[in-house]
Amino acid sequence: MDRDWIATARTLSEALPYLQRYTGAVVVVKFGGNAMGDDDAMAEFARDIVLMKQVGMNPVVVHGGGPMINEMLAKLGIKSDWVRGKRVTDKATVEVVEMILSGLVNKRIVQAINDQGGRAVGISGKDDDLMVCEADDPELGFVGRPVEMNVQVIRDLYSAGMIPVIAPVATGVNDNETFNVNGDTAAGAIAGALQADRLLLLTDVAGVKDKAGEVITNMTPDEVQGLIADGTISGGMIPKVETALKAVKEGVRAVVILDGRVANACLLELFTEHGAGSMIRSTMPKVKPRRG
Ligand SMILES: Nc1ncnc2c1ncn2[C@@H]1O[C@H](COP(=O)(O)OP(=O)(O)O)[C@@H](O)[C@H]1O
Ligand SMILES: CC(=O)N[C@@H](CCC(=O)OP(=O)(O)O)C(=O)O
Repeated sequence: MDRDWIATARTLSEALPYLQRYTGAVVVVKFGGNAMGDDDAMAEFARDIVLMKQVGMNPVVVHGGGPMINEMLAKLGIKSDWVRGKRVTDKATVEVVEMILSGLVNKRIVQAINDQGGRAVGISGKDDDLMVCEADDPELGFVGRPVEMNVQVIRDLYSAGMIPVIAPVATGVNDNETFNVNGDTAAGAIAGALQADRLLLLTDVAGVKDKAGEVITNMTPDEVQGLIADGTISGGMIPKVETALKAVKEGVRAVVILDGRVANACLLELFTEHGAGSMIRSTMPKVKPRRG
């Protein structure tokens, strides 16, 4: 490991209460295409996930891969349009999305985790009808909105010592449909259905920033709504915080938006008093530490 994660927690005594608190905790980690980086960064992410499993948590990885889909579409000469942060997905595009997400990207993450000594199993929203979708909006084509979640397959995998790695491709309510699901949306729906203890959304910024550009470390849903309304939160951050709000409402204890390119990002968030990124939860603890 490039950096000793225990050192990032300063002392083992700082990390220990967190280790105990998180035993058995279900932690859904959304690994976005922009957070993936090179092979070294992928190996580092995989080490964090394996360590989480080794200390008794149940990590569940949901991944994206937008930049990798863009690359393949460009090679094939297929143009993509975006509406409100989602890819307009026609029949040809959904086939490429499934090939890239369920194939290339999913297996790259599975291999990286297994190389670090974990037991990753890669599936998509289609496996065991994990995520069943309806069309999100006729304007978007084959973009899915999850309407039925069957998360027992995830529980079965983590209870048997494995680490589920999930591609956001889903089955439709009608036969023979394939839907492209935004990675954040899929991670939120899975975390909600699992009643997860944490949903970590790894992205390419340090967190949600205020007007002065400072990361806001803690937010309630009302505060997030205010930041959307006054334009502080915009662009790709809007679907991310909307996912967070929905997940919290569905019973996820806390959602954290953080920079996945930072070394040991997940461990810093889970095992240090200061945490990392921006946490959204319905009620904030009144006393320090802020994470709990
Ligand atoms: N208030 C804000 N704080 C942080 N980032 C913001 C904010 N408002 C808009 N953004 C933008 O949102 C982007 C993150 O969304 P996106 O690029 O879709 O992430 P990802 O590809 O990881 O899913 C940031 O890079 C930033 O440009
Ligand atoms: C509907 C929709 O937009 N789907 C995304 C799925 C991948 C994704 O979400 O990837 P990132 O997390 O890397 O952005 C897409 O087609 O790019």
